[in-house]
Amino acid sequence: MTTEGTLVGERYRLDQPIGRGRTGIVWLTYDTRLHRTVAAKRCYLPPGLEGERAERARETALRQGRDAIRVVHPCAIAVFDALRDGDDVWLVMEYVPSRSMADFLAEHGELTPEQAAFLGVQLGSALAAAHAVGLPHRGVEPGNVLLADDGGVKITDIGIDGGPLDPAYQAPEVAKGAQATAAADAFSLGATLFRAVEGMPPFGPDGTGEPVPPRRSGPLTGALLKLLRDDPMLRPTMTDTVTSLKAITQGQQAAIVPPTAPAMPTVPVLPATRVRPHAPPPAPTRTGPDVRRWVLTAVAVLVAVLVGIAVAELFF
Ligand SMILES: Nc1ncnc2c1ncn2[C@@H]1O[C@H](COP(=O)(O)OP(=O)(O)OP(=O)(O)O)[C@@H](O)[C@H]1O
Repeated sequence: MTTEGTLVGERYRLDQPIGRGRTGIVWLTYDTRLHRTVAAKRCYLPPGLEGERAERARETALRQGRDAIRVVHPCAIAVFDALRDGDDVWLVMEYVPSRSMADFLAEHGELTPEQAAFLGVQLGSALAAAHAVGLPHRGVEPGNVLLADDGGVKITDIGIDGGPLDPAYQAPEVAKGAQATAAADAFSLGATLFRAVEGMPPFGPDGTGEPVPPRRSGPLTGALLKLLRDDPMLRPTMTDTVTSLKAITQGQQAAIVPPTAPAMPTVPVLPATRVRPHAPPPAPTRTGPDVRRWVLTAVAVLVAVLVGIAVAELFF
C-alpha cells in the first residue's frame, strides 16, 4: 500500500499524488539523498502473474527503466533512477509541472497545423535522440506528451511498457503483432499530431475504421500522410520528419504552444523591477560642507590683512 510519506527504496519520500495513469498514481516525491523534488511512478506489471513469471516481468520493467536513463534530451522527461521496492518497480523522473496533451485537447479543443507542427518538432527530436541509442518509444500518444506550465513540451515513458496501448495510435504492423520499432513511433507521432489538429485519430477511436479525411491540417497534411503510411519501410525517419515540420513552423515559433494552467501551485514570482538601460548617472548631490568656498574666503581675508599691513608700514 502506497500512501503519502511512504519511503520508496529507503530514499524517495512520496509526498503528494500529481497525476493518474493506467498503471497507477504519479507522485510528487522528495529525494532524501539529493534533496530535490522528483516525480515517481510505479511501473506497469501485467496483472495476474505469479512466481517466476512475475519476477521476469519485474526484471523487464527494471531494465526498461534503466534503458530510459540513457535518453538525454530537453524534450524528453529525464529518468533518474529505476529501482525495486518489495514487489514493485519504481521509476524516478524529473518533475515537470504540466498537464498531458490528452487532458489539454479534451479541455481546449484542436490545435492549429502550425502549433501541431511545433509540437511535432519537439517530440520528433526527442524521439530521434531515443532512436539514436537504439530505443523506440513504443507508446507515443497524447497521454504521454506533457505540456509544461513554462511552455515546454516533453515526451514521457520512452521505452517503458505502460500496459495495453491505445489502439488509435498504434501502427498497423504492431496491431498485427509485430515488434514496435522506430518506424512504428513515426506512425504513432503522425496519429498523435493528426488527433491534435483534426479532433480525432486518423482511423477512428479504435484504429480500425476508415481513414479520416484531413480537413484542418493545411500545410501539415503532406507530413502527416507520410508518417501514417501503412508500410513502415516507407515512413520518414524522425530526423527527416523534424526537418519537414520545422519548415512549417518557420517564423511562427513565438508563443505557439498554448498556455497551460499551472498544474501545481507555484511560488509567486517577485514583480520585475524596471531598469532603464543606459540611464544617465545621477547628478552629484552636496552632502558635506562646501570646502572650496571656505578656502577661497580664507585666502581673500589673508590677502586683505597682508595688504593692510603693507599699507600701514608704508604710511606710518
Ligand atoms: N515527470 C512528471 N512530472 C510531473 N507530472 C507528471 C510526470 N509524469 C506524469 N505526470 C502526470 O501524471 C499523469 C499520469 O502520468 P502517466 O505517465 O502515468 O500517465 P499515462 O501515460 O496516461 O499512463 P500510462 O502509465 O498508462 O502510460 C500525467 O498526465 C501527468 O499529468
